[in-house]
Amino acid sequence: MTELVHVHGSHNSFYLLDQTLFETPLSQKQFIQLAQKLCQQKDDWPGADGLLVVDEPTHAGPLGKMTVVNADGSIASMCGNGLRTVARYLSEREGQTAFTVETAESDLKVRQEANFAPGVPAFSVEISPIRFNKKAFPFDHLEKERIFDTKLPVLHDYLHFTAIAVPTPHLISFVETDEDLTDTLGQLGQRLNAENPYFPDGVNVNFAKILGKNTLFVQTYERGVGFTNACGTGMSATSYAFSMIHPELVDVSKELTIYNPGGMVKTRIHQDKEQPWIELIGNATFIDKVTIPEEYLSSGHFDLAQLRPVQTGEETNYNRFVANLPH
Ligand SMILES: N[C@@H](CCC[C@H](N)C(=O)O)C(=O)O
Repeated sequence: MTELVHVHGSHNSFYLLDQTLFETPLSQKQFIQLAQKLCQQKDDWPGADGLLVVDEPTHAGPLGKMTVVNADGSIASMCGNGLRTVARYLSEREGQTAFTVETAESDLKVRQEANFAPGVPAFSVEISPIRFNKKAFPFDHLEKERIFDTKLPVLHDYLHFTAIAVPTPHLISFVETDEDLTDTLGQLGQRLNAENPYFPDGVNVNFAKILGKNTLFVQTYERGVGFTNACGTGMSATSYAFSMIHPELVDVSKELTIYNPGGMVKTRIHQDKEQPWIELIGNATFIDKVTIPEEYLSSGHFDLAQLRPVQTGEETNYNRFVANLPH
């Protein structure tokens, strides 16, 4: 029998599969197929935004390696909310509280933090590298080498956009109306994640409302997923854009508070000269344990999978924390 964990960071939910426990790890084709099936919501199966695959690292240093598979089977280079849950998983498996995790582009620092709220375990993760150059997305036909707080009339008539890859590609706009936060975001997110000349590989689209000093609400239309409760790399990239576009509203010596439809996270901006980076701090919640015979997992059938809630009460604690948030 194999056990997966159903997890979430800000209700951005995933199945976490530890391949190091298998005699024969799944091939990429097999775990892509698995992600597409596991993430679909149906009847009493909760679905998810993606699959997080934990493997042995490929070099000395990191405690493990994380691969992110979006719900549609595409591979993402990073996942901030997911990395917090992988950090907690590895921390509990190995008994360590600060270490690095190998991801597609780099080894990232992770650390256990004080509980985010009573009974809500929390971790912080490094979000980096930060890039603006068009190759990092890629984008095209926009007559720009970098997109920074600028109108893009082919995308929208009045909104300003900023594009930051961390390394997942993000398009960011600060908006004022609820209609832009929902309808405009949905239309643009769909358009830029279907075949289009501007972002040929798709892009995560984040719309943010400024709520006050160091405080935002961020809603994301995620590549490979659609509307999501929260996107960790998206909230981090948006925090960075906020600090650059509105320096008068951001004190980088203090944490930023980022509300999202799934709860709230904190970010810290580190303006290191060599390589600036962002720290994302938030819950790392285990919801359910999933048991499934190993042979069914590799053949893509999981009809015999059984889902049972973890006994810690942490999902109830998380929901209580969200119910008491001011935004
Ligand atoms: N939700 C994730 C980002 C996942 C990656 C995205 N779907 C992509 O394809 O770039 C996060 O928390 O960062």
